[in-house]
Amino acid sequence: MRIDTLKAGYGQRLVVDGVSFTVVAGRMTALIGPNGSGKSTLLATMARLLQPMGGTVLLDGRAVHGQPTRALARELGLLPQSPLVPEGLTAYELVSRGRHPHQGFLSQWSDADDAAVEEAMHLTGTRDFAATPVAALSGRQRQRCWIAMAMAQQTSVILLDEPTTFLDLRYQVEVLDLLARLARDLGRTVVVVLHDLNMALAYADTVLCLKDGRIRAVAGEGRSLAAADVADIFGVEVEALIHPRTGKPVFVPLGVTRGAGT
Ligand SMILES: Nc1ncnc2c1ncn2[C@@H]1O[C@H](COP(=O)(O)OP(=O)(O)OP(=O)(O)O)[C@@H](O)[C@H]1O
Repeated sequence: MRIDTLKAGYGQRLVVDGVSFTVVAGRMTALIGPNGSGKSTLLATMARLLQPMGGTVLLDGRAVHGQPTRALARELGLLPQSPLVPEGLTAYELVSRGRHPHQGFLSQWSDADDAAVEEAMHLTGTRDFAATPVAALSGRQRQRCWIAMAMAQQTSVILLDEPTTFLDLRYQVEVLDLLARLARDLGRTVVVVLHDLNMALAYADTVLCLKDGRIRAVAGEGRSLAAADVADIFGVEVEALIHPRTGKPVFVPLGVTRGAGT
């Protein structure tokens, strides 16, 4: 995916202000940044939910905003932030919805649909509660069902908006492990909005740091973040330590920088 001088927002208000980057196929890219920095707006524009105010989003060289919804949904899947659970739907039925873009005019369910749903439920560990209504599942189980739905869509690109929110440490790790496997083992291209900087740095191949609708720093691709970048982006003074196993930096917060949040 190539994002070129993309501008997006709401009404007259510009929220994403001329952002350019390339999403490397088969890798995991994380978007991080303070609340309101434009991460969700950027992701929604990449997924064609919002029209750009300028610039382009190209997928395999074609503009996503010029493509029919169904055709794009076979290439690109989006898991939005806190999606609404359709009433009465079981986990299996929810995951099966991921197959809609692949079904023909008569919407006939095929062996390929079965296989895709089965694989997605297996990989996400959601088979055990396939017959349970999604509304009756725990937050962690529900989140895995949504991810399974996005996986069953079998798109080459999956965009996820804060899939680890509300999950405790163990389940955050579980979701991030799953996303890393999707990229590493299945060759899917994963773009994920995260809030935890250290988690993003540990898991993603590339971390794009947004502030005020612009990319202020990039980690990965031979570049790394410095404590000064974190202070600039988040308004927090940090100490950078080197992770003993990965050799990557880990940022330990020391306090809010003077003037931040005013
Ligand atoms: N539907 C909308 N209509 C108008 N303004 C919006 C809408 N959605 C978001 N905004 C505004 O756009 C700005 C960026 O919001 P966005 O949700 O993209 O940021 P974010 O970085 O994802 O934030 P967070 O980390 O809090 O989820 C915010 O000021 C927000 O109030």
